[in-house]
Amino acid sequence: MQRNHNRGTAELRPFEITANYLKNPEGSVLMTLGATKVICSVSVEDSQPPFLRGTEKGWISAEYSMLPRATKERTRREATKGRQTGRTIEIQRLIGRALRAVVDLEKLGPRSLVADCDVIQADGGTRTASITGAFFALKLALARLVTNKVLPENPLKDDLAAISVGILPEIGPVLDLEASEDQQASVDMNIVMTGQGEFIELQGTGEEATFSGSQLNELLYLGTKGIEQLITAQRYQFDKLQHPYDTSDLSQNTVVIATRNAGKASEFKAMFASDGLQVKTLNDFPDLPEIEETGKTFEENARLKADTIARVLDLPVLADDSGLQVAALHGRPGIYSARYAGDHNDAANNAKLLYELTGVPKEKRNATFHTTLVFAKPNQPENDLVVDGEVNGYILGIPRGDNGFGYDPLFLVPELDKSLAELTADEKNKISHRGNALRNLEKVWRDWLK
Ligand SMILES: O=c1nc[nH]c2c1ncn2[C@H]1C[C@H](O)[C@@H](COP(=O)(O)OP(=O)(O)OP(=O)(O)O)O1
Ligand SMILES: [Mg+2]
Repeated sequence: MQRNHNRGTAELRPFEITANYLKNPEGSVLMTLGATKVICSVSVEDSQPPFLRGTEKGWISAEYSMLPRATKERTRREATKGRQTGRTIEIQRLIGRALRAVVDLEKLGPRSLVADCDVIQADGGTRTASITGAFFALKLALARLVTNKVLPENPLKDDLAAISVGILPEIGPVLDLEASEDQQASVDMNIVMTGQGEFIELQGTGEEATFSGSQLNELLYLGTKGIEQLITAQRYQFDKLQHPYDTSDLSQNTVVIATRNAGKASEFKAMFASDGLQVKTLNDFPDLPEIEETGKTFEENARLKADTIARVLDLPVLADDSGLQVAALHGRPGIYSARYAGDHNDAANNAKLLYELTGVPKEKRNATFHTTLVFAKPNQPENDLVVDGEVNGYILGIPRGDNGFGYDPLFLVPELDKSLAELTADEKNKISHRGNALRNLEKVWRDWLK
């Protein structure tokens, strides 16, 4: 068995949070997660529920419903039946509890917020998509109350998102079940979590099946990773609404590279210049938020950088994740090359490398420089273009040369008997990991971008 679209076990479906989707509510969102679509709106009312009257405390509640044809076959409207189903009541209570967990209700003052979650298309995960979308609508509504001076201070305490996980036959634990998977799952679970990584709710059940403690841990791990991605996207989206990024001056001939590293940037500029292409980097968009490189591989980190920035700028974006793999150090520093000794402190990183290799003879100081490039289109992570490039060499005992950046002065290219820092930019690009990766990219990117 394989997941649709070859989706990985830890991969979310493509998702999109369209803010201010409706004109009337104080906050509104169209939340899509794969084929699941939910309209979430948050309304502010100047009244309190009976049990809070006479206090200064506010309240948040939620209502959930599904359009008749959100499902494969038409489902009768609850209004026609004259009552809500148990499932609906359970879900709307869940949404309300989740939202209340991240708001200081005292600071909200004597008013009520109502989150309406209306599923217009259901393909699994409607309750978790409702929570994630309703939270964003809530964040928009509260920001508006502060802007309009209704509230002196934002009562929001943390971010929030939710996702489903489950166990599939033959595959095992997976993130984000779509409906066809949900029917086959032996275990399914909904996880609601804050930006701080604290749980608000776990609903895990076996269906004619049981699950072990270690499977539970795996499910929690997958869910946590999915929620981190959703919350990261919410934060970028929110930032983008507060400062829209001006990309109007970018021409067709511009490549945006999701890097802040000036050394990489100048290499890319030189390599793309021969194609008549201009390069912009994150330094041209100073307000863009930092991306935490939480991946476990070069590819994961490069995807994280490319996918995130492509989504924020709504443009195709290239990212580079690279590093030095030293055989005698079992491949270290690898993906941690930038944070080996100090965060982006080249001198400290080089000094630590020399120290770690103390006493290692020349012939055992072989190393590989690796680059993974990922080219991403906005919100299509499944279409990411991934290429690699490498160069083999040796780690010198004493730095040589003043060109380049990072570990260049310590990396000897045996064929040239020079360190990377003793080469001109052109010479380095001809043989470097980044140059090789870009030559691999060159063969495929134009077709991919069409
Ligand atoms: O050609 C190179 N010559 C020397 N050193 C190099 C090279 N290529 C990467 N390196 C080092 C720099 C950094 O310590 C680490 C990459 O870390 P990596 O996260 O990919 O880049 P980064 O944080 O500097 O910039 P960004 O993530 O914004 O693209 O390996
Ligand atoms: Mg980095």
